[in-house]
Formats: sequence, structure tokens, C-alpha cells
Amino acid sequence: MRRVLTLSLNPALDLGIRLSTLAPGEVNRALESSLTAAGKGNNVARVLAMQSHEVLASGFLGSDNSAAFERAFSDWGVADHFVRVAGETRINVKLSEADGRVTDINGPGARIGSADLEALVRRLDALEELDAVVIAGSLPPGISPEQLAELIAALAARQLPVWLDSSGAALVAGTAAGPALIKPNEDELAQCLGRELTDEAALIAAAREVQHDGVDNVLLSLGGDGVMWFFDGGALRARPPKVEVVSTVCAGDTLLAGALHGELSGWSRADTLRFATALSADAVRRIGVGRADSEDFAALSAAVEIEELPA
Ligand SMILES: Nc1ncnc2c1ncn2[C@@H]1O[C@H](COP(=O)(O)OP(=O)(O)OP(=O)(O)O)[C@@H](O)[C@H]1O
Ligand SMILES: O=P(O)(O)OC[C@@]1(O)O[C@H](CO)[C@@H](O)[C@@H]1O
Repeated sequence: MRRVLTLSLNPALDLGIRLSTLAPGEVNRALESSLTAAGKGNNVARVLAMQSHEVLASGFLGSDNSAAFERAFSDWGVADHFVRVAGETRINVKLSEADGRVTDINGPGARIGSADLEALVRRLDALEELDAVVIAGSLPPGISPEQLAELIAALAARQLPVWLDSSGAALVAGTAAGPALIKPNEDELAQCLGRELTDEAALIAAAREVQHDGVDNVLLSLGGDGVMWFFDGGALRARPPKVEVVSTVCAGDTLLAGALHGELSGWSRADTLRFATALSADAVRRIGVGRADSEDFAALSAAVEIEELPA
């Protein structure tokens, strides 16, 4: 069991709505709906806590609707180190259709003031004996990509491995600040480099370029096509088995958490990637994060194909 800090600067309540088919502009009747404490960092926290790590979750929470998060942290066994800010945490809508298509509508988030950021920095400075830090998700209004970079640099200066999953300008600035790992998907990697990546060779070259610029690990997620993991000295590729897609919403967060679990457990890279890929494939079979206690998880893991990518 290791001690991990997850940072959600812009968490969300996810309003998950399952429909047979979305009819835009019409009255739609949902098959089911749910409101869940989420945001990328919190989803990672939830998976790591399920793997028995000591998880401390921090970031900013709107004080007007924090109760749902407080209940969730207590249910998940995650320690609540969030700074409370004025207003409400955003509600993000996730529409899942029967054919596996997901439509996300993500809010901007509550505005963060300079005193809130100072309070967060003080809170993080007081957290000791951490083994890793995950920073995941978008930035709320009031926090700039440069401020994210400063947070990463300060944590990295404490010799903490920082794993970053963000997008757009936040990913660009964050990548330059020296995280140990980034987890882009194809679009995010293309945004990060400011050019289109049209085929696999271009993706591989792009990931290696990011490594060359100082990020040791690039965990490139490719949806149903799997994952490529570029690390110091090599690269592996994993392909998940075909699964029935219910919702892809937490797949990337589950992948990152699964990989961190393997790293913190001292597993080989191949075993780590197999576990993380299987866990993320399990996530798409359900609404929510992946679970390693599903009945057929061993079979799912065994069906993941791992290969070494040529140097
Ligand atoms: N259709 C699928 N079948 C099996 N595994 C999948 C499928 N889609 C995604 N996965 C698994 O989940 C991982 C993460 O998916 P993806 O690349 O879509 O992440 P993402 O874009 O970060 O998603 P999100 O931000 O919605 O969590 C993939 O690398 C893969 O292992
Ligand atoms: O708007 P962001 O911060 O980029 O992404 C937020 C979000 O879509 O990411 C998670 C899934 O990965 C959801 O729980 C959440 O709503």
C-alpha cells in the first residue's frame, strides 16, 4: 500500500444519462440516470483506493454542493484534502447511447481566486511522505496553464513523481514542467505538438519527441485500439480484447490509475500494462471506473496482447 495524492483542480459531478438513441431537439426519456462525484483526479482516486492504496484527494470543491463529494470520499475510503471555494462544483453531462456513443457536455467550473490557490499550495506543502501525485483534468476559470506548471514544478522539486492527464494549453504547459508521465489520447498528443498525427508512425514519432523534451513516460491511449507506453529505454504496446461498450467515460482515468498501481507495486512494465489495459477495458463495459474484482477479470487480463515496439 502506497500513499498517493490526486489533484482535481476542476472536479465535476457527472450526470450520467443512458438512452437508447439520442434525439437532439426532442423530449428524450432516459433508461437510467445517476449523479456521481467525479472529475478525472477523483476517478483515479477511486480506482487507487479500490486497489488498497492510501489516497489523499485534493483540489478545489464548490462549497454549495460539496456534500455528494464528501459522501463519496467516505464511501471510497479517500481522505478529503480539498480546499472549499465559493459557489458550486460543475455538473458534467454524459449521454450514453446503446451503440456505445458517448456525448460529453462539460461545464467550465467554479471560478478560483488567488486566495484559493494560495490555500491549496499551503495544503499541498503540508502533505508529507507521498509516493506519487496525479494531476488530472482541465483547469477551472482563474487558474492558468502557467500556474499549473508552477504546481507541477514545485511537486517535482520535492522528488515526487507527478503523473499528468490534461488537455490543450494545460497539457502543453504542464508537459514542459517536468512530470514523470503524461497520459494523452491521440487528439491530446496532437494538440500538445500543434500538428495533426495522421498515422501510427506519426503518433510514435510524436510520443518520442515529447520524451526527448524531458518527459520519461508517455502513456498514449488509443481507445479500443489499446495503449502505447513509451518509457526510458523502450516502448510497449497493448491491445485489449473486444468488449461490449456501455460507456467510455472513465476509461482513461482507469488506465492511468491501473498503470500507477502496477508501478507502485513494483511489477514489470508488461504486467503493469496488461493490468491497466484490462482494467480500462472493464471500465468501458460499465458506467463508472473499472474493477479488478469482476468475475472474469483474470480472463480479460489474459486476453490482452502485449508486444514490444521496435526502437
Ligand atoms: N472500446 C474499447 N474496448 C476496449 N478497451 C477500451 C475501449 N475504449 C477504451 N478502452 C481502454 O481504455 C483506455 C483509455 O481509453 P481512451 O483512449 O478512450 O481514453 P481517454 O480518451 O482518456 O478517455 P476519457 O477521457 O473519456 O476517460 C484505452 O487505452 C483502452 O485500454
Ligand atoms: O473537463 P475535463 O476536466 O477535461 O474532464 C472532466 C471529465 O469529463 O473527465 C472525467 C472522465 O475522464 C469525468 O468524470 C469528468 O466529467
